[in-house]
Amino acid sequence: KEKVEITKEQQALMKIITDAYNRHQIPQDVAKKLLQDQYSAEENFLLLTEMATSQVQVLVEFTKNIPGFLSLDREDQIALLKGSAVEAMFLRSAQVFSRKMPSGHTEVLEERIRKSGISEEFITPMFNFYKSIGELHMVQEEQALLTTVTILTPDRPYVKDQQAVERLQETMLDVLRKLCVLQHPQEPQYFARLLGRLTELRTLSHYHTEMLVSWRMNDHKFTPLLCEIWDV
Ligand SMILES: COc1ccc(-c2nc3ccccc3n2[C@H](C(=O)Nc2c(C)cccc2C)C2CCCCC2)c(OC)c1
Repeated sequence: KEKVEITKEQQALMKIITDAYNRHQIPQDVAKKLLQDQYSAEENFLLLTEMATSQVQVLVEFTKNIPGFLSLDREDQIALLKGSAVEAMFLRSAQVFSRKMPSGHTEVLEERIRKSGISEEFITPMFNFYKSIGELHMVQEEQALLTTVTILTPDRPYVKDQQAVERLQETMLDVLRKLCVLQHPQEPQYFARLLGRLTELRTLSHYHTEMLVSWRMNDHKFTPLLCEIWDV
């Protein structure tokens, strides 16, 4: 049985990433807002675009703390941000949804999201993903590293130096793999399950443009930043 050990450097890397991940979170908690009041489809859409816009800004700040990210080609940095913003948003939403809440709150939140204005056909795949993330009971270091691995995906459109991104991603994957073995010793295939969620995340993210344009209201308005990031 090979002894898995996280090195001092990997420990330091994990701390930098996790601290940055926790620091760069959106201030107002959308779940609390949703639990307080029932909003119209229009109000929910506005809330969604506001959340998504601030999430992109937060993502940019977070990536500045990923060791090595700022040494990448500048245009590749933009390509990685643009290519991962939607996935990071769904990953964040899944983590917010899976948070431990007082009993009954998750059900209310789920109901509010089902009735938010999103069209029926996307609700099942979205909640399937949220629940599959919830079942993993990730610790915050795993959440931070999983988001980092998602950002450092080499085969995003327009990335020129894929090898440089691959090297960074592999560094993060090695730490994540060891962390999974140490955090979930009874479940040797936990790391593989975690990576399998990234495939589900990419599939879900393919629907996001459809989700937005089919939101039950007419005249969908987007912020300039979202027009950049979302294909709308
Ligand atoms: C593209 O289509 C989507 C994307 C996300 C959600 C979503 N799943 C959530 C799970 C838990 C809590 C809130 C959740 N959201 C929205 C939200 O703000 N996500 C969010 C964002 C955007 C950034 C940072 C962080 C978060 C949580 C609420 C926006 C207002 C209407 C209700 C959904 C969604 O729900 C229908 C549809």
